[in-house]
Amino acid sequence: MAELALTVIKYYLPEAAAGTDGCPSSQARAITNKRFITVNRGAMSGGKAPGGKPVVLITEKLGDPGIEMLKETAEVVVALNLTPDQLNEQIKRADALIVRSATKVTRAVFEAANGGLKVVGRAGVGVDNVDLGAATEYGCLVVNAPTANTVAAAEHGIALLCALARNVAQADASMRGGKWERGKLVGVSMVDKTLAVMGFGKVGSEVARRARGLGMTVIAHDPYASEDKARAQGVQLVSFDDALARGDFFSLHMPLTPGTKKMFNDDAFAKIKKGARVINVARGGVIDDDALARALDSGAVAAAALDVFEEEPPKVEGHPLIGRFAETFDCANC
Ligand SMILES: NC(=O)c1ccc[n+]([C@@H]2O[C@H](COP(=O)([O-])OP(=O)(O)OC[C@H]3O[C@@H](n4cnc5c(N)ncnc54)[C@H](O)[C@@H]3O)[C@@H](O)[C@H]2O)c1
Ligand SMILES: O=C(O)[C@H](O)COP(=O)(O)O
Repeated sequence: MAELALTVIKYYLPEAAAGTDGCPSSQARAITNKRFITVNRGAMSGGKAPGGKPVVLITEKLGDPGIEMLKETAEVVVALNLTPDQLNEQIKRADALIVRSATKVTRAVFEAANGGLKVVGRAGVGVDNVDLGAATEYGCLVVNAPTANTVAAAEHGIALLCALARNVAQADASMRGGKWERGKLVGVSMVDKTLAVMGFGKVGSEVARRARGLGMTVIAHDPYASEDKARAQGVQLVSFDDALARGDFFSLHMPLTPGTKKMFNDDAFAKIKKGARVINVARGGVIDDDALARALDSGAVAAAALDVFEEEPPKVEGHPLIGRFAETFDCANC
């Protein structure tokens, strides 16, 4: 029976500035915040606030120490849970916008700003929620915090890999349900199995290093990765189809771009090694959820662990994957 584990663990940014989360160190976080300020200083003399201070609009939860640092240089407006119309209104008096992954910085936002928006800061890695083409057209800089959560994401990928192989979530649910099902929940071994890392960048290579420590053979698919870097880590770079044919486990770490959208679709699942296990800590959109549901049903994929969803939080009703748990899934605290 195919298994599906879902996580909505958010393990870095809100507490990050206080140095209490899974980030490499609070110092790294402070540097990240300084980087934002440096960019703001450079890009924004003659800001929109009285006295020429730049106005920084923050639309998602950030750590307080980071916000305090920004206040030394800028007028900071924190406005959470804006509708697209409200964002388009607020952006008119902003010189800079800081977002995480939930705010969609669409062309309409740049149009509403009408050239007045100088920088979008992404407090995190993925910039798939920012229309980079529109930003370029409007002369707006887009910056991110490229290493802020590399280790946290890699550790979470490994946590899901182990949990998936050893049925940890199912065993926990079973015990909580008053059952004793040790025979049913043995799981599979990772040692000598092949992990296919899809996207051998910062997170992918950290996952690869840790997986080698678990005794796994690691292959990677990444059209832009360096052979030398892979070889130095004992990782073989392979084509997409080769990875699909050889991987016992797949760990996805590519960015969401037009080229990677729904990269794991019916075609890919038709070629995947039967009974493979798939972990996605990248972006929901790189997997076609309907295709994954079909692959789980057919046994082409034995199990999947998902940290990310195309829409977050996902709508439970009618969702091809989460809908399976509709009766037990409680999103009250999402
Ligand atoms: N779950 C989370 O909370 C979390 C945390 C951090 C990052 N992420 C996601 O993970 C992604 C990767 O992060 P990173 O820091 O490793 O980025 P990165 O840029 O260091 O690595 C991404 C790698 O993907 C490769 N790539 C691009 N197109 C590809 C394709 N078609 N097939 C295979 N590989 C391809 C790139 O060459 C690059 O090496 C981010 O873009 C973000 O969306 C998620
Ligand atoms: O791309 C990222 O950095 C991660 O997905 C975290 O983003 P979020 O915490 O803003 O969702």
